[in-house]
Amino acid sequence: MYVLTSEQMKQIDKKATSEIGIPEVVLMENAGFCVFEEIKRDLGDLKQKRIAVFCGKGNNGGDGFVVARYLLEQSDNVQIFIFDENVSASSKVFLNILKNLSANIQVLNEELLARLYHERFDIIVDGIFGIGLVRDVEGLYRKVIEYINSSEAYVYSIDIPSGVCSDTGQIKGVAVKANKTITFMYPKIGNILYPGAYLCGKLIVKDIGIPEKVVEKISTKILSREELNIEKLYRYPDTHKGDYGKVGVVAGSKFFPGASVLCANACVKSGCGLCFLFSPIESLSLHNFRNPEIITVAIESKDGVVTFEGFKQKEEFLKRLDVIAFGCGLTSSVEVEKILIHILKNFQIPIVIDADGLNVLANNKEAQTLLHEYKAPKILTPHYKEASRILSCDVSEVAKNPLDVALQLSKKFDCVCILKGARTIITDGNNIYINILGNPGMAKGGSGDVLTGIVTAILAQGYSGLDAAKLAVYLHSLSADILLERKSMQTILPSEIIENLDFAFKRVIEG
Ligand SMILES: NC(=O)C1=CN([C@@H]2O[C@H](COP(=O)(O)OP(=O)(O)OC[C@H]3O[C@@H](n4cnc5c(N)ncnc54)[C@H](OP(=O)(O)O)[C@@H]3O)[C@@H](O)[C@H]2O)[C@H](O)CC1
Ligand SMILES: [K+]
Repeated sequence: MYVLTSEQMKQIDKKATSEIGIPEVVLMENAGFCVFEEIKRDLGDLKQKRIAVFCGKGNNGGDGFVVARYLLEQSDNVQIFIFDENVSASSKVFLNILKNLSANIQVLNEELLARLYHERFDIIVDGIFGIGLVRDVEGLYRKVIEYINSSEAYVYSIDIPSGVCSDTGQIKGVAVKANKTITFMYPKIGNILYPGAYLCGKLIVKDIGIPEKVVEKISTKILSREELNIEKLYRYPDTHKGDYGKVGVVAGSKFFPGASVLCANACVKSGCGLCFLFSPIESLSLHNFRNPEIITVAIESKDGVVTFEGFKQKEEFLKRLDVIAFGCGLTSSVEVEKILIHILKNFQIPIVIDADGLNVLANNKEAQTLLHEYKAPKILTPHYKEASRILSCDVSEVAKNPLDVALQLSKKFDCVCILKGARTIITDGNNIYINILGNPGMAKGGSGDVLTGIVTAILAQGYSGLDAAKLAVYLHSLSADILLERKSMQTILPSEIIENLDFAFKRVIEG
């Protein structure tokens, strides 16, 4: 499903009205009716319900007037609160209808607001701002939103909770916390990214009658099963391990042996033909006992960390493999830096760079240039902090606009970027996918190592970087969601996410 910016939604609206000739008031009527239908479906008999509808000056408020008109037919207590008599042209039509119906319409001011704190509403409809919010919410608007949030009523937001930026999901000063949000035609980015996604409560997407033909291809989509390329997972009967790719995982140190265990184990569990783990001996000793499928290659180390010379002794072997995963648990050291630079200069193998590999990129401009020029497929898997280090910005900047950051990284290095977060973003610089699966039980050290293992193994099975990234992110979070069906967020472990890939693969393949 597409996810739209406010500008894209406005263009679609505009085309529906100017090219197809559907009047704006018809769309507004449909939008308002959809919201009413949802309320009616949730609550049934509304007769005794005390309802407040808050309407801003724009078309979001117009939708609110339509909702109010339908609610008036159902309940004896519907109060409509406006900020200004001077509303948008289409909204005016519906405001006039309400006036003709002698509806209870009150213009908000400080005094009225103070009185509202002594009233009790069962339902609040939030039609203050939609996709037209352009600046921080202040003054009376802010106070009204604070009032809505303090009330015990069940809150329905129209299109998007007022105060949430529809292009980023960020709060512009203050925002409504809704129980349910009814958005129109397609979700907006602010409905999907946090904190907007949380403030929406349950999100419902409703068709308001805009013909599909006015919708041009949108590059941002929700990552769903339909978007995955699962054909390549099909295994012909007459095959052998060589058909599924040989992976080299360069990972681990005396300090983080577990990272290499998780990454390599996720690799073998995700279907690659062979997995070789290049690690210092100190890290491999833990490993050998746990994962008999993994072929270990000891790299000479110093103080428990791989050395460049040690790597060079084994590099001919690594060069013969199909995909490299680089970075998990290596630690940050000059030696690690030298190794990555050497790989980027001398290899031509698809590569997945995570953790300490990303730290090399953050610290070394030469590595950045080499990565940009590296010809084979490349996938970066930063979390917000790693992304901020590479782009030399504050992590809060990444959180404010993760879509832009993922695009920037992808373009900077001509790579596929998996920007990991509560909503992981995947992009190849053109297409953007937002992952909505997964749960906070994944917010634990080791989850990232598991994802790196999965994506590397899938890449090795003949996938493009983008398709591998999509499939891996989906499987990783689906596995955690399946675990949550019988475990709690506190107890889910990254190693269990690997074990549970059995079921995630099965669901993805069989539907
Ligand atoms: N297909 C559809 O999706 C349809 C959507 N509809 C609904 O229309 C809104 C969008 O309506 P629009 O009029 O463009 O915008 P809003 O209603 O969200 O808000 C615009 C008004 O808000 C004022 N504004 C903006 N930011 C602030 C702020 N921080 N503080 C105070 N006032 C603010 C703005 O005032 P200006 O001074 O900037 O002019 C506008 O008055 C969409 O979300 C849907 O709900 C339609 O019904 C049709 C189909
Ligand atoms: K709203």
